[in-house]
Amino acid sequence: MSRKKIPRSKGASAPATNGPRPARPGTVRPGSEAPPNGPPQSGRPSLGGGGDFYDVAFKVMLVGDSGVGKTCLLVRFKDGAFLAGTFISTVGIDFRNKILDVDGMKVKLQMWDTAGQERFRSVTHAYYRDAHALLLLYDVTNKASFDNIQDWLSEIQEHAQRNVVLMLLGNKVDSSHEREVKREDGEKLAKEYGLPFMETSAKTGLNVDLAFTAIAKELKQRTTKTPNEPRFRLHDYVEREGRGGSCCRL
Ligand SMILES: Nc1nc2c(ncn2[C@@H]2O[C@H](COP(=O)(O)OP(=O)(O)OP(=O)(O)O)[C@@H](O)[C@H]2O)c(=O)[nH]1
Ligand SMILES: [Mg+2]
Repeated sequence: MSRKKIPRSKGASAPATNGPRPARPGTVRPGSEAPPNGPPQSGRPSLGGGGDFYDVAFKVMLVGDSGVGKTCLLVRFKDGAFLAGTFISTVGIDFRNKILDVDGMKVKLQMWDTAGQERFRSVTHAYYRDAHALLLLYDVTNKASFDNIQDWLSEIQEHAQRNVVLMLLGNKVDSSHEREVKREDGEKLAKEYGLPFMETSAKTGLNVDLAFTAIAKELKQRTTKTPNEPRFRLHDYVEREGRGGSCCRL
């Protein structure tokens, strides 16, 4: 399958849009404590009383067309809620943190919610290089968002780290009557690019925790694996756990 290049859009740079924020102890913000292209950060105890204790932190970025459900997926994972009703498109970039217990280790995920709209593309470009993992979403009820995945992959190839952990997600599977992209088509595309793949629903919570947990496990293992520890296999894990339709835990 050919990979189309999409032209770079012109616009403001990311850090200017986001603006500097005061750093809380135990938290990391891009461009300051977070070294560009750097390794995952080791954790520090919080002095701010926010309970923000962690052993290691990683940056996870959500990308995909506008309206595929990136913000909803993140809110579902972070707060266990679904943002129904009026669609409020993300402007620039937003972030949320969540600390997971992964095999006895506190793993902090700094999750970057990007704007899918084309006009913000140059903003998100600036963040790719710091991402340890990318969740690439399409909407199973919107064929165009699936067709655009190859363009997103070209972007990722151009801007992200070579060893970035990447997972493909087909969201909104709860809307079965409106489905335009078959599960098999998602699987086929993922296989073609060697990506782990799952279908999700931010509305019901299907596979949402699983997607983030799988990413956290993979990143944690890359950092802390001891020689005797069995290797975590992201593809196998996602395939095994995703088939069962993992729902709304954590
Ligand atoms: N049925 C259903 N609707 C969803 C799901 N996820 C998101 N939506 C709806 O889809 C619309 C867009 O969701 P968002 O999460 O804001 O989309 P986004 O990808 O963040 O869009 P941008 O911020 O513009 O990039 C909203 O109206 C949501 O309620 C889902 O899993 N199922
Ligand atoms: Mg959004």
